[in-house]
Amino acid sequence: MPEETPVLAAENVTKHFDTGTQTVRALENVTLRLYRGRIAALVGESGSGKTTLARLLAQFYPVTSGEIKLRGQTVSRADKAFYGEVQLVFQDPFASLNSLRKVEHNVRRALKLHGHESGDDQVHELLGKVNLTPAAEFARKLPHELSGGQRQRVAIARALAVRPAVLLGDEPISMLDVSIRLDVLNLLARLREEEGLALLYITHDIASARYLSDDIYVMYAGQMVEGGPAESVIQEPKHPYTRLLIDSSPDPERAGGSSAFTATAKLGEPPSLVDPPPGCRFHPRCPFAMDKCKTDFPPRTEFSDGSWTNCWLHEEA
Ligand SMILES: Nc1ncnc2c1ncn2[C@@H]1O[C@H](COP(=O)(O)OP(=O)(O)OP(=O)(O)O)[C@@H](O)[C@H]1O
Repeated sequence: MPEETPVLAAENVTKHFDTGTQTVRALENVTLRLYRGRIAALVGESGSGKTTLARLLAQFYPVTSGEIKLRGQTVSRADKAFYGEVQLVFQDPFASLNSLRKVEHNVRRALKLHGHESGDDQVHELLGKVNLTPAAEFARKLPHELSGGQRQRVAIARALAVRPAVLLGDEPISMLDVSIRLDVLNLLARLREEEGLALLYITHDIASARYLSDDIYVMYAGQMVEGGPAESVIQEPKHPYTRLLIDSSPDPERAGGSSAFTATAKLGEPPSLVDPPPGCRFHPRCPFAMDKCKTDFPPRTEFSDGSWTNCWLHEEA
């Protein structure tokens, strides 16, 4: 990952939710950095804390400890200027659109709110950027008159209207038809190039993370366990959980048959975050678990291919 200052970063962030009767330990000391013109994928099973991390990055709620930094400066609260830089794209495009108003109204409102020119030309240009053409025709439609993929494109156009530096995509294709998922991923890849956006792509599908991203972060039960350049992480996973994710993924390119998980490569149940396993939270499911895995979270080990892991198997001598 580059030396430059990240556009947006979570530095050593912990998030505990107090529900009144119990504490949910959703994230522990997690670091993730987003750079201009790069796509980082955040992968992990349901409940691993991906959405929580995205919401912290977007300042939806405060961190328990640690810091969110925008261009190196700690942010403690979201204001209009922050949302002028950081935009979220949700799984369900309806979540960010006013379904009673036409596409053009939805896009224009975002332009206006952030003080940008908001004429038909600007609206149509944005729709063109997300391949909704003829733009004038799409502009006059209501969200429910569009397909899921077209709706997600409108949500992306709306986010772009703000001219953000960062786009946080929380499972942006998982509700879409399989046949059009690739189109939306390709659109995100193009926006990274053309707009120099820093992009976070959240997914439980490691194959799509490989397809789209420059960097991959792997999270398990609220702990970041591995990260690095996408090809290093996929070709040579260092953490047993990453290996499990890869083995469980229906990726036709992958040659199977090599790991300790192959016979029973299935994901199983993630642990409770109210009373999580001590040490490395993956240890109850890890075929290589040692005594110290049950008591201490491992330090970070870095590799020459640019990747790193927190795993006692790789503890530096
Ligand atoms: N507001 C909240 N109050 C209490 N617990 C919460 C809250 N938000 C999230 N959690 C808990 O934090 C944990 C992580 O949830 P999160 O939604 O971040 O996971 P995820 O990896 O995004 O999963 P999914 O893929 O299912 O969205 C879960 O155990 C969840 O129940």
